[in-house]
Amino acid sequence: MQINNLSETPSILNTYMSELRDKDIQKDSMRFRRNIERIGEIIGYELSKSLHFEPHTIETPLGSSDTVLHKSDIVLCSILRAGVPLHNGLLNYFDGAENAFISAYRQHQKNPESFEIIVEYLACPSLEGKTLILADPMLATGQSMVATFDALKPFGKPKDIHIVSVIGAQQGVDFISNAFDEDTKLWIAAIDKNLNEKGYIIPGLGDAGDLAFGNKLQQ
Ligand SMILES: O=P(O)(O)OC[C@H]1O[C@H](OP(=O)(O)OP(=O)(O)O)[C@H](O)[C@@H]1O
Ligand SMILES: O=c1cc[nH]c(=O)[nH]1
Ligand SMILES: [Mg+2]
Repeated sequence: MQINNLSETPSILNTYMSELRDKDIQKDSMRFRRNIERIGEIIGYELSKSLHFEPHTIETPLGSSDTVLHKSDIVLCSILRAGVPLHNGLLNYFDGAENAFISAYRQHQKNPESFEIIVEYLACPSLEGKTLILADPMLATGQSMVATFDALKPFGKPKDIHIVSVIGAQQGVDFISNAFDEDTKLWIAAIDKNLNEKGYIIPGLGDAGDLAFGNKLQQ
């Protein structure tokens, strides 16, 4: 897997990341969602540079202009629910993308430190020969991303796979590296060092789904 860690080059992205992480600013859920969406837009732009391009000539009112336009058939798949604002940000840039949604949540066992990933809802077009973008803002253990990839296998073999995330734990990045091909590209805004015993990224930002959409009762 090829890792593109956008935090390696300081940019305006740092402002949105610091607002997401800040325990006071993140209480504003509209700003929290919008910051994830903005990061989706920035990553979408960076990711677009690695798509396949073909020459095109555009007729302006006064002449012809030669350019190259991307020819990739994109399927954008995000993991509910925290993936929704990231999905929106990517879709703001890839106007014509097809869309897939999958639900994956952690079901905690009697021991609060152990959980399994439950995949229930899945709506997906054919992935055969297409460019698949898998989006989830948090890559903690990496289990949700791998469970999603496994659930998508019956829908066809994508030509290219891009994984988009906001914050990953090093452990989760290592875990998905083993599950995806070498030419899969990860686009991520930050990689943090640790995971705590409950599978939360440290320092991370807390629970992205709850911050974006409110608390939920544990099942
Ligand atoms: O890498 P993992 O260890 O699998 O954890 C990451 C997952 O946890 C979060 O979802 P969560 O289960 O909290 O669901 P939510 O989006 O409904 O809050 C997050 O959005 C990822 O999907
Ligand atoms: O730190 C984490 C880990 C999983 N899900 C989150 O929302 N945050
Ligand atoms: Mg959550």
